[in-house]
Amino acid sequence: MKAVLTIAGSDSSGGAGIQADLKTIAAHHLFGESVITALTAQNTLGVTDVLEVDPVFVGTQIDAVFDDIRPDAVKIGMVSSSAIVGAIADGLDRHKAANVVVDPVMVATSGSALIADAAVDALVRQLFPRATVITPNIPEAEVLSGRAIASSEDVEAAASLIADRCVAVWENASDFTDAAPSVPAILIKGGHGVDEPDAADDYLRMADGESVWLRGTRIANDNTHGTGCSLSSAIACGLARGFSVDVAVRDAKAYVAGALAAGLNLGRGSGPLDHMWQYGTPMPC
Ligand SMILES: Nc1ncnc2c1ncn2[C@@H]1O[C@H](COP(=O)(O)OP(=O)(O)O)[C@@H](O)[C@H]1O
Ligand SMILES: Cc1ncc(COP(=O)(O)O)c(N)n1
Repeated sequence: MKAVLTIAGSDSSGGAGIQADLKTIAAHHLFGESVITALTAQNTLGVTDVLEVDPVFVGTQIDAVFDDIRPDAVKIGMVSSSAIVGAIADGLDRHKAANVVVDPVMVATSGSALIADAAVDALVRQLFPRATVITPNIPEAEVLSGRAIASSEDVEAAASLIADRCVAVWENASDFTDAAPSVPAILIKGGHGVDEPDAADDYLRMADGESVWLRGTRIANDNTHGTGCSLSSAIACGLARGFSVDVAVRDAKAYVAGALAAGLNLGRGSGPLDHMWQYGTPMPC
């Protein structure tokens, strides 16, 4: 069985973060492993508190995982500080990790900030060059590109600007001693609607600059807590199975659409997905 590692924050309510990732990986019948970067006291209404894990201990967890059940793909989610970004980058290099998906988590669906401003720059400098795919949503793509997004043309321009920023990082970098890092594939998630309210279209810019719109129909379900976490984990599952980026992303999008369409409705805020939707209806009460 292939193994997939998630490096992310814990969501006590079970809908996002580490918990969503492990459920997604299990739903793909792959073996899930976890390195926890932070604990959040969180539910569908918001995040009440965050307790960061010591960066050194993040590195120790990475070593424990890679030294035994080596993951075939890695998904990186909530990374709240520059020091933890650095610990993860070092860990990935130490173990020559491949198939890395970075979800640049900045704000929870509920609106709570999950990353320090200074850590965004560290994410771009240290994790993007080590990634196969990055998966910003629209607000995250606006921060990363420095450009407001109000249309599909803006999405396409933002993807190019993010790619340019990655190239600039590489040209100025002194900390890459191994193989030259490349620009990752960039998936900008349009789940919150760009210029077509009934669509859930995502834009994929491949590492070679080729791009494609992945069309989706907007599912009428406001319970979207953890959609981004589940999508990036599902992409990592596809990469672990040896799929191309294009196929892994398309499969992952279909998985999340099914989990939304299942219509789970838990909690008083934006609730979680039904990760096990492919396995039939929930057990009767
Ligand atoms: N209502 C929806 N209907 C169909 N797909 C959706 C819907 N909301 C989000 N998605 C899809 O879920 C994935 C995650 O997107 P998004 O919710 O924007 O991420 P995030 O949780 O990071 O904000 C994307 O593939 C997006 O197209
Ligand atoms: C620990 C943790 N990680 C990530 C998210 C973002 O999830 P989403 O944007 O899908 O609500 C979250 N709410 N909590």
